[in-house]
Amino acid sequence: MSNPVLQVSDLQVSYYTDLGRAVALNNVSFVLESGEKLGLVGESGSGKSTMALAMMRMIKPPGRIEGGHVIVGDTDLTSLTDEQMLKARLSKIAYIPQGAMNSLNPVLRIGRQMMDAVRAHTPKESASNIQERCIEALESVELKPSVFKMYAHELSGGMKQRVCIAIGILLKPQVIIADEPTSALDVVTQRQVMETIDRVQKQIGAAVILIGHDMGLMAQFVDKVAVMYAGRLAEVSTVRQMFTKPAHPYAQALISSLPNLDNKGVFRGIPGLAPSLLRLPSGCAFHPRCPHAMDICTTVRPELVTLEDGQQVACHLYTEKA
Ligand SMILES: Nc1ncnc2c1ncn2[C@@H]1O[C@H](COP(=O)(O)OP(=O)(O)OP(=O)(O)O)[C@@H](O)[C@H]1O
Repeated sequence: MSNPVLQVSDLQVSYYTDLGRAVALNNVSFVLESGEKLGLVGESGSGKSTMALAMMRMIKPPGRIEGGHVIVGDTDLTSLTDEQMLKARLSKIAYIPQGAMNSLNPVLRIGRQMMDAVRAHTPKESASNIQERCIEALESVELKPSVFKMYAHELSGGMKQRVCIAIGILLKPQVIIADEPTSALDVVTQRQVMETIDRVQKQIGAAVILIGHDMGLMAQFVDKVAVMYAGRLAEVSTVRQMFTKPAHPYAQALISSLPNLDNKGVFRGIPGLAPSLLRLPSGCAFHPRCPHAMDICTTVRPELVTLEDGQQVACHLYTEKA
């Protein structure tokens, strides 16, 4: 990696529930270069949102970050005080949460909400400067300056989502995390929102992490895909590798369950159920569902290794070849 803008290492998060400890993120490490786009996929409950929240240091009880580092540029976010972290959010790393468009305040004008976000970071900047910045951000997501004076209910879903993106890029962060930014939008609007993220990402040179389930959208938008399973990374590959030769049996099952015209009408799922984080299978968490499981898979947890072609995979099928 020549210019990593984001280095996540050994990130670990647990939720302490009445039923016991659920390790939702288990020693996750990866690196992103400036301008790179990573898609984070995996079944519901595999830990995608937990990863985003942990990177933002926004995990709430009963969750707890138990270890690891998140380094953006040369700042280790995990070593910042709470106050410093408040400043780092939006200016170094921005998060567009699931359903962001519904989190806009209905009783405040869009402009006021945007200005408040900037003011928290640059309290001495003049109001006219901040306003100019907000309007620029609106224009960069192709919204008219008049949106500044509007309320959320006056905007369509796609427009609200673009407002959230505009807020996310106000302070030109180096990393943008977008958690399912297009769910609940129709396909035309989805495309516009993704194109908007793509354009602003290029403008400010930020790295992007796109969380989602839609592999089609991923194929079009991201450079690399990371597949999560039970709180761990199972595979990190380029989009081309992921779609042409997925390495991990779980990634293979995910890709072969995608519909295509050859298997029209046949719904192919992944056999078995995702495991409960409270009672993870020993060894590789995927082994009970894996068609290639070997003895070692039931006892030894595979580490993520890098194959010759750069694909990273956590699977014993490859350990001898790596
Ligand atoms: N507040 C909480 N209390 C207890 N457990 C939680 C809590 N939030 C998340 N978890 C656990 O952490 C796991 C990961 O959740 P997370 O929301 O990160 O998954 P996800 O992959 O983002 O799912 P989805 O695709 O449905 O958004 C879940 O299986 C759940 O058991």
